[in-house]
Amino acid sequence: MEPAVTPSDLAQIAVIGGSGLYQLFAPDESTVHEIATPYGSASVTIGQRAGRRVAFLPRHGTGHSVAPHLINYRANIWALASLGVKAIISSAAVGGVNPEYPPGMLVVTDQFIDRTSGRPDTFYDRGSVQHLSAADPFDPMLRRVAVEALEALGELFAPTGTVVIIQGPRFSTRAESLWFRAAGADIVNMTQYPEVVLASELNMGTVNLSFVTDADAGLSPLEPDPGAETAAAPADSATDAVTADLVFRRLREAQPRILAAIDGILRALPQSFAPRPLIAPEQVRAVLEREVQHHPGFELPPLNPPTSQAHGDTASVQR
Ligand SMILES: CSC[C@H]1O[C@H](OP(=O)(O)O)[C@H](O)[C@@H]1O
Ligand SMILES: Nc1ncnc2[nH]cnc12
Repeated sequence: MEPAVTPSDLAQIAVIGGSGLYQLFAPDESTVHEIATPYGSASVTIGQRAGRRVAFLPRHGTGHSVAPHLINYRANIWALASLGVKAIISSAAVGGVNPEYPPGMLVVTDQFIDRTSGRPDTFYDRGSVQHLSAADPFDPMLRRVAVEALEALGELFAPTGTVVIIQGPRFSTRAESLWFRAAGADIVNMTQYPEVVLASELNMGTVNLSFVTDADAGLSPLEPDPGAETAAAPADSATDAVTADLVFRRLREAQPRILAAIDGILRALPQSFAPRPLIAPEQVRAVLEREVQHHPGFELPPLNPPTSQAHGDTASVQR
């Protein structure tokens, strides 16, 4: 039987793993929890990383079995909120549509353009009506922490970037890619919406760490990339247009950098971090009190409105 979630499993920080990031802890130093939510269950692994207790959730599942448009974003985000998470570090693979965001660069995303369709993207479609302020969708304080951590690591990164989120699972046409660039997007992805706004609706802050794996479809051809050429993907399409194989290969190569960046942010995140209360705490509480099918042994600790007091990695976490 899988372990019950106890107060000592509460975590104030979560890492959402994107493509290529399916594990964060040594297997014997973490516990996996199947968390029941009003939207279905979510699998969260809790362990220690960079001296912090961290809840880890690979958004595509551990074997990349869930397509971007089918991810149960509401279950994932509700599950993290139910653990007491206040800060989310999300990793993502992106294509660069602006030539100033070339493959190999990390981006601390600050804006998005939503081009998805049909994804459930709010918790407030029942109960009360709430209108989230989304002008600055990523948490400004967490973004500052991330920028300083990446500077300290000497990383190649962009401190800002606008991501356009497409519905997927297909990649963009050349015309779409050029259109996104003309519209002001720097990078393109399939998962950052609605994840970040759902987190904000439950008063959790998100910082996104995107890794540019490719130049999408519409830019000038890149330098020849002999490693990408296969019988199935002839030289010219392999060098200038994204493929899933290319994305996964570049992510494997970049894994040490991405993990070092996450660790740098984890270490730099102040214990006292308090997210913006974008939604009234009693409304968030009402969402978290919605009925779920609990596993035996799962007990939600009592909810308290968020305070600005220091938060510690302890069982008496403020939720
Ligand atoms: C594997 S290619 C496309 C896939 O990669 C990105 O995933 P994530 O955002 O979770 O890193 C992109 O959004 C697509 O889901
Ligand atoms: N070019 C691209 N488009 C959408 N999602 C991506 N993830 C990585 N590269 C991508």
